[in-house]
Amino acid sequence: MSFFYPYIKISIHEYTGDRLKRSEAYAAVEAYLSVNSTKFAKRLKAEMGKDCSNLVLSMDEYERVTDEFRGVKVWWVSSKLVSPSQSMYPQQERRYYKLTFHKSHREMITEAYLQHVVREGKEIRVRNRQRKLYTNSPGYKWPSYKQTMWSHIVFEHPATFETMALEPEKKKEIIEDLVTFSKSKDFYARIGKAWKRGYLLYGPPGTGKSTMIAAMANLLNYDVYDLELTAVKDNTELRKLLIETTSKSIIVIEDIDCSLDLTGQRKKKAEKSSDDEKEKSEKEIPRKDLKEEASSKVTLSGLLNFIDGLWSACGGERLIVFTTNYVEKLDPALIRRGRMDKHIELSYCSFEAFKVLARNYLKLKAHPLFGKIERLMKETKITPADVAENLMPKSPLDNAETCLSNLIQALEEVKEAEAFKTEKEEEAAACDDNLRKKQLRRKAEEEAA
Ligand SMILES: Nc1ncnc2c1ncn2[C@@H]1O[C@H](COP(=O)(O)OP(=O)(O)OP(=O)(O)O)[C@@H](O)[C@H]1O
Ligand SMILES: [Mg+2]
Repeated sequence: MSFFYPYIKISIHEYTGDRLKRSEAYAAVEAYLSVNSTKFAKRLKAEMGKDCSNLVLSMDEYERVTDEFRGVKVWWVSSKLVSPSQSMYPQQERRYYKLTFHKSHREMITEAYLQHVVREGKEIRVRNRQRKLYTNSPGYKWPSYKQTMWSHIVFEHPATFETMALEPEKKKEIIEDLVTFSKSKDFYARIGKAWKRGYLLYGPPGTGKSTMIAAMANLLNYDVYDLELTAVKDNTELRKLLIETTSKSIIVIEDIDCSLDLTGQRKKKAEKSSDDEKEKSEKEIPRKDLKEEASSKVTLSGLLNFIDGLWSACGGERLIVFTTNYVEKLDPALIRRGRMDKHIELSYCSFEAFKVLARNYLKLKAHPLFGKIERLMKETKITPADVAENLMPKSPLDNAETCLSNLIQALEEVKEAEAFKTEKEEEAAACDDNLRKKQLRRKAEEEAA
């Protein structure tokens, strides 16, 4: 029977190897068949597609469809193996597709047809792709269940560069930089560099660093990997996380200055002056208390290797973004060009930036109160987050006028507070001066005596 049987079968399993990583070939075939089989298959299954607005159909288990390629007929079956449950593990299903074709077409099917399936399947997947937000969630994971180091949800942040309050030239520059990067595959190959780019976003709290990351992801249609360094056990785990990121993604490390004591290896703690301690942001204090931090052994060199070591080149088309409130605290090696190629400072709200917010929040292009706001903005420092909060209508009766006057009031308060602060500082300085003068005089008197 097997001698005369004229057909050849190829199976494509969902999980291969011991890493339990979902096979790309399976995913591509699944996508290909979801489009090419739905017309003929009689039993389909439906899953929620992009934007949760439509259902994507694919072949149900044990369903059989035929496909035709250059006049040759082939058969696809979707099937699964159920391994019996063992005491510790629940029952496991291993799904696979099986392709059957006549042996006389062996060459054509194994080369041209399969290539065609994979190429088309990949294209379909890109089209149907829902973008994801990944995180390396801390906590205990059951090793055999763990199919990947990252857990994810659907990425649905609404921020775009259009809604971001930034000076127009700066915005344009950043957008162009990003778009150029995403189209430079050949360029990077030619100059012999891994296809990745590092961005350092720095500035005071509430100036739009996190918002900009979301806008970048939306602009380029990338996934986001939000890496929580304190939850990474050691450098090896950091590398594993890196390997499991896909291309077309942004790897984000927020608040890099307080994630870990990364400078610990270079400067000993004892050398830190007490002034330095005082300056530490509030964010740092609760994090220091976390147990994970004590157990995290990620070092500066581990992180440097993560960014541009040999492993970082796998995958390609990736952005690495760091955010920080204190750029001066970071190790120069961490932010040198080549690791963090582009440094973007996000600062207090300028009048140009305010106009973007006014247009978004109040649909205003101009208003008689704008003049006063412009003047006040030149004299004070206010974050875009504060401006946005003031422009937000607080009751159904609020209109543009009340929102703008709220903002003016806030600006005046900030101005007063600043004036008060400088006055106090001057006083303190004068006090110091007097004290020093007194001390000098006393010293002189003593010496004279
Ligand atoms: N440049 C901006 N354009 C538009 N909205 C902004 C901008 N900056 C801040 N906001 C608003 O302020 C809020 C806080 O901003 P965001 O979380 O991006 O600040 P951040 O710089 O990441 O702060 P932190 O350093 O504390 O993490 C956001 O919800 C956003 O709506
Ligand atoms: Mg932030």
